[in-house]
Parts: sequence; structure tokens; C-alpha cells
Amino acid sequence: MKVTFCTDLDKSVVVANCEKRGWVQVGPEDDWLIAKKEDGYKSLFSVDSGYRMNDNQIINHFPNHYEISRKDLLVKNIKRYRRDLEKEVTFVLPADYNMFVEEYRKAPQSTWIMKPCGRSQGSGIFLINKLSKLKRWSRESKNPFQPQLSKESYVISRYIENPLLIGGKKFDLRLYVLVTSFRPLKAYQFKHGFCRFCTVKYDSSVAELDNMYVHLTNVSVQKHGSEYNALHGGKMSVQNLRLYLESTRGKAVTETLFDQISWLITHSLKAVAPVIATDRHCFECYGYDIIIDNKLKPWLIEVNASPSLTSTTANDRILKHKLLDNILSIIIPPCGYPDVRWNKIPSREAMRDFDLLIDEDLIHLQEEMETGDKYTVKQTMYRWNRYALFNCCRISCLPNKLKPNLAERCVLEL
Ligand SMILES: Nc1ncnc2c1ncn2[C@@H]1O[C@H](COP(=O)(O)OP(=O)(O)OP(=O)(O)O)[C@@H](O)[C@H]1O
Repeated sequence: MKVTFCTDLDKSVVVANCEKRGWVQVGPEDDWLIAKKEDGYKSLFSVDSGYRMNDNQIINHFPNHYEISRKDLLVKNIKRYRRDLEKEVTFVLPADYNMFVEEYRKAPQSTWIMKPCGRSQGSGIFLINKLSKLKRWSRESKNPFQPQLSKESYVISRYIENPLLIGGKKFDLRLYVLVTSFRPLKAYQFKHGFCRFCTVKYDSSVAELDNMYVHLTNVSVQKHGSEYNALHGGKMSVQNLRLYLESTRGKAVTETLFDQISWLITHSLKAVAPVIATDRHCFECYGYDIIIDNKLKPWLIEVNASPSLTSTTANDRILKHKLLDNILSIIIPPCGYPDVRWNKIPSREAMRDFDLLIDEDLIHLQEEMETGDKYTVKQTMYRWNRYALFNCCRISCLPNKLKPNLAERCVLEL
């Protein structure tokens, strides 16, 4: 069977990885099997378009991935998830200024970070430490606090003022997570990833509040700084971070930190799973941005549905090629071509450098095994043995108490 692919992203990581498998590139009008369509893909899911994907077509987006990748919607979903599960009255997403002020007044010394919901790459972000600064900005900006005059909404998050520093500099982590299904949830975490460093030493003083080279770790911001080093691109591998932490803080706490990160990712996915439109044709790779504070607590900053495949360094290129290669290896069933009737359980070899984060099919199997429901013990053992090949320890070590460390946020309609 000839496998064809269609992409509107003319990147060698995509094209080379597909061609390596003998797949043939086609245009959007032709038949395609795997597509990366940033803008046009939505029409594929619309009822009105009359288009129906067949069993051998798959696409690297879920129809409404914005539920996880839009800053305000991620907050809403995580808060709803925490309320549902913990039954605790948490701070409900306010869409208005007054509720933010109430929150602000509880700790008037703290710093907040303002981010436009619909933008990226550090654009439009600024820090505030005084309500008056926010008021002034509101007055001076074109659209004051009158939602009816403006479409742009902002999230305002409590600023993590005590980030873990290496060499005196702030950094964040970029990790990759592949989701092949939301219901049941099936997700894999890529072993590789990197830290992105600021080029200027961290300084939380008011004088440096507007210095984005101190506070924002985005490469798109840092590469304009005079200290930017194009050779390493201000990046360090996650493996080297692990080694650094093991030697400075110890093995056990480092292990706990990385377990907490996996736990945070898993629960952010569980939070949005009920609202994502499931479609067997879809898979998606997310770029997770995480900040670690100096107490080694991880904080989820943002989830990107189209993480950058641009390479700023040689190591970057290697990592992104491997990422694409390993994603394709997981999503293609053993027969070698896409088939949505497949149970989406890749072999251990096919998982390559991805670790299983969660597979609810496997959890259900485990429950069946424990309760003896539905299957005879023998049948279950047979099925379970097949799946037990996988590294499922992450599932069983997930703590029950749910407190995803999403930087506390309010949404302001401006
Ligand atoms: N709550 C926070 N506390 C401390 N630093 C933060 C916080 N939120 C964001 N940052 C810093 O600001 C940077 C930009 O934030 P964020 O990634 O949310 O915005 P973005 O412009 O959408 O970036 P991207 O292009 O990665 O989507 C982060 O990489 C991080 O360094």
C-alpha cells in the first residue's frame, strides 16, 4: 500500500522523516494520509464541509486542541478539574478586573505577569508589581477595560519569583508529549527536551522588572540580546539538567521532581480530556513549558499545540528529527500504514525514546484483573501479559491528590 503525506510546513524534519519511510508527498487536493495543516485542517472536521476521513487517514491535530493550548482555556479546564475532583471551592476564573484586584490585595507585594491569550513568542508580555501600573497601562492602551471594545484578552498569572537558577540565570523546560487518544487517554512523554536560558542573570528587583532578557526565557526574545550565544542557543539538554540536579541536590529529589513533572503533564491532559472532541484520526504532539522553582517544584506555564520544529543549533536539529521519527513510529500500526481501527498500543520497540505516561486502556485492564470482572482471570492474564511489556510504573505511582501546579491565574478581558 502506498502511503502519501501532505504538509504545509516545509521543514526537513517533517519531509525527511516521512520520505525515509518511503512515503510520497502530495498536495492538499490529492489524497493524503498524514497532514499537518495549521489553518486549513479545521474544515476537515466540519460537518458542513462534507469531508469524511477514511480509516487510513490520520492527522496531527485534534479538532479543538485550543482547549489545552490557549492560555485562558487551559486555566479554565484545570480549575474545573480540580473542583470536580477535590470538591474544594477554588478561585474561579474571573473574567473581570475586580476579581483580580481582590486576589491582588491578598498579597500586594507580589509580582504578576500579563500575557495576551492569543499571542506567542513572548509578544505583548509584561510584569507588574503595582496595581497602579496595571491601571496606567489600561488607560494608555488603546482598549481600556471595556470588553465590548476589545477582542484581545489577557491572562494574568502570579509571577514565579523564585525560579531555580543555574549559573545565576533563569530557565524553563521544553518537553514533548504525544497524545494518540483523549478518551481513553493515551499519552507518551519524549525522553529528550531542553532548558532555555535567559542571557542575563536573574534579578528580581523592581529596576529590572521591564528587562525581558532577565525574565522571559523564549528564544525568540533572548536571541535579540547582546549576550546570546548562537552555538548553544542558550539551551541545555534535559539529561544534563538531570545530571546537574543529581550532583547538586541529590538523586532522590531529582527523581521526585521528574516524577512530579510527569504527574503534572498527565493531570493537565486529564483536565482537558472531557472537552476535547475525540476523533480516531487524530494525534497531536504538545510542547510543554515548565518552570522549576528553587524548591524544586515544577510549574506548568503553557502547552503549545504546534511546538516549533525550527532548529537553532545542531543539537536542536538532531532532537527534532528524532522527535518526528519517534512520533511516526508510535502512530503507525505494525502493518506499516495508518489504520484507525488499530487499538493504538505500540510495541515497546516502536515507542523508541518515548515513555508511556498513561494509557487508560491499560488501567482498565488492571482494574479488570483486580476485580475479575468481564474476563476470566486466564483471559485477563493473557491480555495483561501482552501489555505488561510496557513500562507502566508511572501509572501506579501517580499520587491520588490532585494539585496541578498551574501558575495561579485570572483572565482579564481588556
Ligand atoms: N507565571 C510565570 N512566572 C514566571 N515566569 C513566567 C510565568 N509565565 C511565563 N513566564 C516566562 O515568560 C515566558 C513566556 O511565557 P509563555 O510561554 O506563557 O508565553 P508565550 O509568549 O505564549 O510563549 P510561547 O511562544 O512559548 O508560546 C516563559 O517562557 C517564561 O520564561
